[in-house]
Amino acid sequence: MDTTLYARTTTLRCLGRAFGGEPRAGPGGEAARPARTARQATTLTPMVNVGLTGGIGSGKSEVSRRLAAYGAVVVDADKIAREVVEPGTPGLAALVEEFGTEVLAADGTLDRPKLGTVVFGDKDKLARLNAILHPLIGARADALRAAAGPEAVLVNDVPLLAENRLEKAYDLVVVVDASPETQLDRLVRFRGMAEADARARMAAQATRADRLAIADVVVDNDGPIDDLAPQLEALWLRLTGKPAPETPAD
Ligand SMILES: CC(C)(COP(=O)(O)OP(=O)(O)OC[C@H]1O[C@@H](n2cnc3c(N)ncnc32)[C@H](O)[C@@H]1O)[C@@H](O)C(=O)NCCC(=O)NCCS
Ligand SMILES: Nc1ncnc2c1ncn2[C@@H]1O[C@H](COP(=O)(O)OP(=O)(O)OP(=O)(O)O)[C@@H](O)[C@H]1O
Repeated sequence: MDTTLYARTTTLRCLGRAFGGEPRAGPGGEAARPARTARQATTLTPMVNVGLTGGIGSGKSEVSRRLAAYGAVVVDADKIAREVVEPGTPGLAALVEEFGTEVLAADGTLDRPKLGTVVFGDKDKLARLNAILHPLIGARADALRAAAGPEAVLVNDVPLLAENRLEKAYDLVVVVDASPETQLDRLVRFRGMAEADARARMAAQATRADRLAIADVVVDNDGPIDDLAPQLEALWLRLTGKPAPETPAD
């Protein structure tokens, strides 16, 4: 497989690597990818490495799920963030060392709501949490990306892509956009989050404008969920040159 992209990495951060000043590639043919040999060009469909982001509750998981149904390989930072703190992991041990045993539930697993209450609303603690987990998440994500194969449409679901300035690590940045009012409404109504908690998490993230500023493609998910399908079909066509397969999610 083409490992050139990985070989030229510099800083490892959450679910992505920052590429020192490299121009981004475009799956529509814009020439920023490292040149391929003639043999590669005729025998391989190049991997497309998409960074998918959006504010909390914007609909990233819904979009990733639909792209996975089309055939994308999804690398999900939130899922990895759970794996690296499973019982017995160095990640969980590091969290206990930093935040104490009070962030553990009675069964020895991480008490996620408790840790959320501790870190969202306290910048220093959040920075310490990020410093512990992001390198672990980044390493695991790299391994999954490397295993995806040279022809994959790789979709990296990275909530903190804008916050960590990771846009150069991807061929295409897709931002799932919803207004702060819509985010809040979804978090409170569908996730059962207390309004203050939801606001604290939103305040710990980049602004809507910050995210839109790095978007190559904006998926508007402020409206009804049925509006997603035509946008994702157009995105799939742009990524692969092929129509999206029909799926039950559409
Ligand atoms: C604090 C934790 C334990 C709370 O767990 P909880 O199950 O309540 O939330 P979950 O992990 O499902 O995250 C939900 C959403 O919260 C937001 N969020 C999570 N971590 C962060 C963070 N460090 N900064 C800002 N927003 C965050 C994201 O939008 C994410 O999609 C958890 O969020 C965590 O471990 N965060 C640190 C790891 C991280 O940065 N993950 C984001 C992907 S890199
Ligand atoms: N267009 C929509 N209309 C109504 N509900 C929606 C829409 N899009 C997503 N939802 C719902 O809103 C909630 C948040 O969506 P989702 O989990 O996909 O967001 P997310 O960006 O992945 O959130 P997080 O950052 O917490 O991981 C879910 O319950 C989802 O089913």
